[in-house]
Amino acid sequence: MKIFEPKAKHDFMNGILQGDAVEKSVKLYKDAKHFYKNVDADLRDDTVMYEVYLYSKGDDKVGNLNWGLTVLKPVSVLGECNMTRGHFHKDLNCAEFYFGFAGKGLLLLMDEDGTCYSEKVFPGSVHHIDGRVAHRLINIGDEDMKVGACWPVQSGHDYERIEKFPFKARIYKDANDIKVEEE
Ligand SMILES: O=P(O)(O)OC[C@H]1O[C@](O)(CO)[C@@H](O)[C@@H]1O
Repeated sequence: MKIFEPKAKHDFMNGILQGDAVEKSVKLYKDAKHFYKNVDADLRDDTVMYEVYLYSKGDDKVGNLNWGLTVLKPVSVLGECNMTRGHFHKDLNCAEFYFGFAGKGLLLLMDEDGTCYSEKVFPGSVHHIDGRVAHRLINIGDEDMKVGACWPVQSGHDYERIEKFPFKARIYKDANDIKVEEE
């Protein structure tokens, strides 16, 4: 019997997801401006907002899984906390798990009737996301927020739906406090 090295390695508490099978993507401010209520003219377009590391089976065979890591930088946009774009799944039967590894933040959730709620994310937190619920990560801390995820390859990302039907809550931060703004 041959014994192989794993195709990906995830240093849960301190590191990132690495290996030949891992794809990395980077979201820069220039591609994230429209997530925020206001545009910050002083924030450089090439500011890294978040990185996503993906270990995928690479084909869309039903039942296969993705493993991912999102690293959200501790940036704010005129006081609004940094966040992922957020999305519904295209296949509403596909749920997802998130796992907090580092930093602190919120998992913003929105169900199909537009009701928003959130769960605190911190090292060790575990979050089940129903397939019909839109989800977005928000960094409310002062360090990188690292969150792992596991979801079916056939989930898809429905960005069009979230753009037509956006999250109704925004999170702001000042020196002492987190503020929730709801529509
Ligand atoms: O695609 P978005 O909404 O920017 O968010 C990236 C997120 O999507 C996922 O790839 C899958 O839900 C997560 O790993 C990551 O947090």
